Amino acid sequence: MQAFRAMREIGIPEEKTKRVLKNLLKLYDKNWELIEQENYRALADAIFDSDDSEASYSVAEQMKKCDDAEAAEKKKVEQVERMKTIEEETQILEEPEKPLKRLRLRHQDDQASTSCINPNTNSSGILLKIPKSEVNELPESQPELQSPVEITVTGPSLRTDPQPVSPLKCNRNNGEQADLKKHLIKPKDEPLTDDPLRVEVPLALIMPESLTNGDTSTENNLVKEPDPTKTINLSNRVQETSNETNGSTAELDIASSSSGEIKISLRCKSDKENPKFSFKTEDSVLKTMEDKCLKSYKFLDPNFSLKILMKDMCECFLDLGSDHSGEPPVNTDAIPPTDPLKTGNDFEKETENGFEENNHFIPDETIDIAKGQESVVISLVNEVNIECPPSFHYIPKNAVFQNAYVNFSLARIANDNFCSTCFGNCLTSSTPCPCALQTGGDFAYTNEGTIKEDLLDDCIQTKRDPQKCHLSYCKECPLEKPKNEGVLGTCKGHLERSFIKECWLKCGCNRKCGNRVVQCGIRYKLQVFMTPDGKGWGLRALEDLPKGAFVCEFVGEVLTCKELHNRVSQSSKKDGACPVFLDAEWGEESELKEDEALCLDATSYGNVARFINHRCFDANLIEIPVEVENPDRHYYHLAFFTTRKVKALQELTRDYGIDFDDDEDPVKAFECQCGSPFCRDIKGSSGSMKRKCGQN
Ligand SMILES: C[S@@+](CC[C@H](N)C(=O)[O-])C[C@H]1O[C@@H](n2cnc3c(N)ncnc32)[C@H](O)[C@@H]1O
Repeated sequence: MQAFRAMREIGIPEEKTKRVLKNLLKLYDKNWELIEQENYRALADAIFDSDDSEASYSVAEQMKKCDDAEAAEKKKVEQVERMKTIEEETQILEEPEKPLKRLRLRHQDDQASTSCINPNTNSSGILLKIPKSEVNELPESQPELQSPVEITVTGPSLRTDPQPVSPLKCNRNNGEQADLKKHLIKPKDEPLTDDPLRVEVPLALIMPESLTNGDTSTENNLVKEPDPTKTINLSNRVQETSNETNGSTAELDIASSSSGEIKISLRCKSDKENPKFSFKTEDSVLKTMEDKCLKSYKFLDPNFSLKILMKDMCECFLDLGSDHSGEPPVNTDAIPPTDPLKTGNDFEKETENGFEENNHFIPDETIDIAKGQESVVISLVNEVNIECPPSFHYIPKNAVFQNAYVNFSLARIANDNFCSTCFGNCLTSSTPCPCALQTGGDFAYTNEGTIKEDLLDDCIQTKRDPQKCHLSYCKECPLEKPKNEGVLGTCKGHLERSFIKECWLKCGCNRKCGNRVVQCGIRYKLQVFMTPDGKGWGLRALEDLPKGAFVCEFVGEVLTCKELHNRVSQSSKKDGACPVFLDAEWGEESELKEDEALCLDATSYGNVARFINHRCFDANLIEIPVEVENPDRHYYHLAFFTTRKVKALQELTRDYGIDFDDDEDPVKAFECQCGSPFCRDIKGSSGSMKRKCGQN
């Protein structure tokens, strides 16, 4: 009865109170104490909210049913109207019927304006209900977090608006209402692209130190003028509450690039030592948080998705950033390269010392430079500068440019060159099949899919000490012919290499046969990254690799040597993706036709191998010729295997075989920065270092 009386006093009719009270009792498990607190504040809140939530829910329900543009448009209009109402509510200071509601909204604004994100807004911009008593539960999900964990959501890049995206400005005193409105209104759909290679500028990076210096100035309702040279740092309510309760912090960072791409990251760290802490997948964290939202905060929509909410945050950011009326844009060029978790220098240390097993690096998997064409995502990061990745078409398999003679006809595969009677996995059969003949009657691969150690060591030996091993010389070398305008130069010799032969179409075994490795494609998670030592982009794996692991093959356009020569001489660019020559058998041929002397050029069409940098002599990758479809050996696959165990995040390198003293070397030479103690480039900086040290 007291409840009804209290509500009557603030003008709420009994009927409404009754209906809401019933639900509230259920919600609070009949805990009257909670309901009675602050003169039935929770009840009053719930009654005011019920009006809103009914309206919101019907919008949400309606949206679920409508998949046509008309309904979507209607939703936007409704949301705009609704936001107007909210804005009005926040502006009216004295409104007798809804005193408690107003109080609450003001409180929410306090939090939202610090972060520029209304934490009570769902993916559709609908207000979400958070019972007061449960707000402080939020940090409970974090106390075990020990080392920084980052969950990032990257927003769409703005293709239609080349203007730099201005930072999210959070100013309590100016434009607060307008900001709130923007946060709650779902912006128009931006044109999306899945082409990360067209990203003009990589993400601007985040200044973590200013996040931790406690400079959010929330106490006095003041926000410091942002430093225009820094990316915006926003600490949200999570940070405030978590700091109070358990000494852990959660930080929300938003960064933008001048191409309009944005990155929002949430980082959690705890002061508490917890040796048992283990990292869980991003999916499981999101799922747990969604469950928590549904249970604890009583979100209305069972399909609520935290990820969508975070994406909406990105859209809010874009929406604000596209509005150039207010703040001057942040100068992203002036932002020194920093990563929230690691700096370029840290990576250098890691690559030198190996990567600690518990130290997990979480890449931005939203960028897949392979565009889904490989069975793993190939991410791309730049923690060093604002250089964009080169523009090229990702192709997972070689493609003939024009004149190269590449013939995959089944009729060309002789009977003794495939295993028609095998089935299942050839590696398990007691007698090696014809496909193992090439490697001395023993298969090249182990059951784990790595190359056998003896074979690998042989290949490494051949590559590293070519003089001792057999070099073969062509009568008419395809590399010398175009160089000397038809006049034959002397062949410098081609390495005679061991081939691996894989089972293929005519074989009786199945797709999962252990003698099919290269043809199954990349299986380790790879990442293209900006090297910190001036070599441009490089490649690394995000997991430890065993010795002999297949990393990737060199994929590009198949050109004849003549075509390559014409291409290079017409190109103004000094260096492309460094072509590779399919020359393993050239010295064996009495007469090599022009369309049979082939090479692979990955400058315009290629795969991830185009990012592998050179290291003299002791590179951790070696290329091995692999016969899959074509028995004639003019065309074959060039597959990269690890020469030793490689730790996650260590740069993957190969020896291009460049003769740095030969100005006419077909692979355009550069000043070598490989850092190898065996560097052959005595002019390069690693060479001069060696000279100073009296080496070589
Ligand atoms: C196949 S690409 C490798 C990817 C390249 N770093 C990029 O950013 O696209 C070859 C080019 O990388 C650079 N590079 C590769 N290895 C290098 C090294 N050891 N020292 C200096 N530059 C290197 C040279 O510019 C070379 O022409």
